[in-house]
Amino acid sequence: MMTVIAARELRKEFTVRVRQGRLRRARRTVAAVDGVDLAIARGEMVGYIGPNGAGKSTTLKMLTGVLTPSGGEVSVCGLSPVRQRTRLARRIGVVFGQRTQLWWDLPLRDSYDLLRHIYRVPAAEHAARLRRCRSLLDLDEFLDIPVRQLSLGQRMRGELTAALLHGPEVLFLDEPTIGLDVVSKQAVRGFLAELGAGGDVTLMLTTHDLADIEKLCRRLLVIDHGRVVHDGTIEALHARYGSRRRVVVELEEPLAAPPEVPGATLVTAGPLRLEYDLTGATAGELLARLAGLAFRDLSIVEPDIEDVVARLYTGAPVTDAP
Ligand SMILES: Nc1ncnc2c1ncn2[C@@H]1O[C@H](COP(=O)(O)OP(=O)(O)OP(=O)(O)O)[C@@H](O)[C@H]1O
Repeated sequence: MMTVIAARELRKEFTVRVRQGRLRRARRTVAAVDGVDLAIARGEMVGYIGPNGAGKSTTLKMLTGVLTPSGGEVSVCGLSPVRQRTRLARRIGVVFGQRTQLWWDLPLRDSYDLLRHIYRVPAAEHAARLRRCRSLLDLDEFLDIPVRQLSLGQRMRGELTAALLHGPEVLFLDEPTIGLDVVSKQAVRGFLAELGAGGDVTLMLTTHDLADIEKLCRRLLVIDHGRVVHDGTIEALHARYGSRRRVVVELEEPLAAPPEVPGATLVTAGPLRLEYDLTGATAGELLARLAGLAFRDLSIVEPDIEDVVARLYTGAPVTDAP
């Protein structure tokens, strides 16, 4: 396993001035990133999530050499992001939703030409990558329009392309789908999934849209108050928070008493609707128990990652594990 993104005890403190009374202002130090350890291997796709102000963007800025850490160690592609920022820039791609690396008054096509010269990419390589982006991200209809006239979704597709034309090994994305409509979100996710499938590009992305994570990331890092509070798969998060699959049964006629099923907890018992949480039994075992009933409809509801993450953010207690 080759580690391409590594951090140990990474910290960033900001000094902020807080108003105290009418005239006095006190200085206070806040730790935006408060001791983060990271080890991300080549080819991994990692989601970096957390509530507003958790420290996600600050972490990405330190990994990309935009901000100098206040403490700890960090290396990306074996380089020190701040000291070796120019060398690192050739090896990574960065998309920060709020900032642009495109020239506002130029069409995308010209920006891409300039980027080719800046990064000194061989013409054939550049052309091949651009061709692929054009087809996967449907760029052709707006390739010749000045960037400032593009819609957000079009610009985001243009930004992704710009970040990739020099063939980076690592891609950092800060909110790549923010503000996009459903179709553009799907285009961007599909593109990133395809990019990750090759196994060569390492991808780290922040998002508030958990569907991004579910579609793209095997691994999830959750940060809160500058510290990593979960590092693992989505399944591990569900297991940790005791979220369960639920079986919903719609009945043809009311029952005298809903059946008790070992390994399943009855959470709703309406006259025509039963809901069981699977605490030990499998869905198949539950259905075998209910086989004699006349039911109209039946569905299995997967645990909702939004719920789990909301509980994680609010520090709500973990439900009793099965
Ligand atoms: N330049 C700065 N000066 C002072 N405080 C800052 C600065 N940049 C960030 N902070 C503070 O650091 C903390 C972390 O901010 P950061 O932008 O990393 O959060 P985030 O997880 O990316 O949040 P969001 O989801 O809202 O984008 C916040 O409390 C923020 O107010």
